[in-house]
Amino acid sequence: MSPKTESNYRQLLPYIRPQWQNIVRGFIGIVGYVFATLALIYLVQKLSIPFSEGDVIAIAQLAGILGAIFLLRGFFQSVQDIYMVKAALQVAFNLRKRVYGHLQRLSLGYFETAKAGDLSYRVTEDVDRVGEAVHKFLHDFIPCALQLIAIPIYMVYLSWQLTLATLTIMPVMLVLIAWFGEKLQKYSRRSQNQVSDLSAILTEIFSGIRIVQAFAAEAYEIARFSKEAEVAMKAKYSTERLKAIQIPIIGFLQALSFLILLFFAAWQISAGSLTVGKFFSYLSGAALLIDPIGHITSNYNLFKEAEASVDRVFELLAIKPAVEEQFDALTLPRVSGKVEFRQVNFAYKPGEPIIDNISLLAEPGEVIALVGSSGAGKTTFVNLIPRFYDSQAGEILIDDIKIRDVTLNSLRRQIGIVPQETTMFSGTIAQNIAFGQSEFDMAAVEEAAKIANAHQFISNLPDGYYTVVGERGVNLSGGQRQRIAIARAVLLNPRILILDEATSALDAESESLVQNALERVMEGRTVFVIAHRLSTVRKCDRILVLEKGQIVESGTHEELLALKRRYAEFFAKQFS
Ligand SMILES: Nc1ncnc2c1ncn2[C@@H]1O[C@H](COP(=O)(O)OP(=O)(O)OP(=O)(O)O)[C@@H](O)[C@H]1O
Repeated sequence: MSPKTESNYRQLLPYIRPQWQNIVRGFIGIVGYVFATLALIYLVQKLSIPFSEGDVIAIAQLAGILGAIFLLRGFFQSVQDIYMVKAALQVAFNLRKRVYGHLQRLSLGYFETAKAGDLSYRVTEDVDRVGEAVHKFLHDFIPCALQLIAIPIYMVYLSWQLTLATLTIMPVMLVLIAWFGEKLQKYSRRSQNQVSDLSAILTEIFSGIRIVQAFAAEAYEIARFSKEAEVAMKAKYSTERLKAIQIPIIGFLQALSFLILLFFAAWQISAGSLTVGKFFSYLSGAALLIDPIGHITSNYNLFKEAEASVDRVFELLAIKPAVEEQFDALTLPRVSGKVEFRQVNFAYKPGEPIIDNISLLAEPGEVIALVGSSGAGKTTFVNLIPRFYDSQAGEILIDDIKIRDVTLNSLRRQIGIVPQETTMFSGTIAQNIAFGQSEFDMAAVEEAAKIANAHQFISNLPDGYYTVVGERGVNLSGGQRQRIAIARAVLLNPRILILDEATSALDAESESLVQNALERVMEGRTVFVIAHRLSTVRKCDRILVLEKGQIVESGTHEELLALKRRYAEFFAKQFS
């Protein structure tokens, strides 16, 4: 995945900033929490006096105040929890929406090389990890850091000598934490990439499960998956093993500072320069530090691990769509359907032209068939019209307007596409016909289905138009799916229609229903059809024979047959 972006959390700021209100509220909770904590330490020191004097009433009073402060501390903790989690979840939500929106805008060419599983992993898991890191930062890291500042200040106030003794180990600890963090980041990136590769394999296999089973390749696929899963496990194991080594080392250093503290305090008390009360208060402060230190260490690890996810998400956001709308793009008005290619050139890779200087004028309502051997460039040719790709030279015009000058939305809404293989999205049949419209007129959907010869079979389904179809429309036959695709195009009522005739054979009845529906939908529209059927080419106004990206012959079926050249050859091979 390219391109590589700068690796840091600063890129998250535009997502965090709008949450300032929640963060400020959470921060008030944090400050309250820290002050309540300091008050607790202070009161513990006070407690030592009535204890030493056996003053039960004073002890009871202080205990009462302690209880009240505990309650208050709990309240502030809840405030902090609620607002910080709200802010973090909102950040993740907005980031996810942005990434998904960005993906939708990327050009078709990008998706032909990207792995679907990897993309979905980035939108789901990686964004979750980023959200978790933001949550930990706001909710854990900030209060712990504040405690780590406030409590030692108080400890210095109590006894700077003791504090100095306790903190001797600190630099070693910090260096170690940073070292482990760097390593963790590296391991985590490897592990995330590996899991995302696994998810890519899964998506690929589940969408191609028919082929896997048809080729009895289950054992092969299981072995391939296990191998990848093992690499993922090992990558994760490296991360966890590192953490397992780090935790006891840091724990030992903590214990060591505690021992130094005890030893130093005993010496000071015996020398008379420290009171037992002060020592207890100091000790409670030191005890209160253990928790934040632990949290900061684990947070730091988490931040380093999540940095890999931040990178993976922002890498995606940095990819620019190959086909971009001009900033001052016009809305294409309702067109009559005149399509013109002016010396159009296109190549997927530089130096390998697929469309080679093609010029063509299609009049409104003209039906044009594209024929040619596999790889001749037929699909590429039609993909240029809705700007799935942009030509490198030349212009395509619709009703004399350059398609580069108009918005993609207004262009594509006037071009209907009936592909070879119809994708069904999860939802009802009606939603599938009115695809892309959140509100639609049921009568219009039915009308479209009637034109597409689909009304009959839809009415026979248990819930009619409200029958839910699977995400890949598994419960519909090939011919039925094609007719749904035709109904989809009819409902759009486009002036221009692109048709990629299915090569797969349908049974005779289904075939004639599809054919009949196509004829109806082609009527009165400018049609480009990648033709595989004799009945289609016969009826077309013009047939273009494509070869190596060039139009080598053009004319009606009869004219081209009479030429006895490429088309006649092709016809003999393909249709006879
Ligand atoms: N996304 C792509 N990236 C790189 N090369 C591509 C891409 N799509 C198609 N090609 C190549 O461009 C050439 C033309 O492909 P195209 O699909 O346009 O041909 P076609 O005439 O529609 O073939 P078919 O009848 O087999 O579908 C082929 O050599 C193909 O390998």
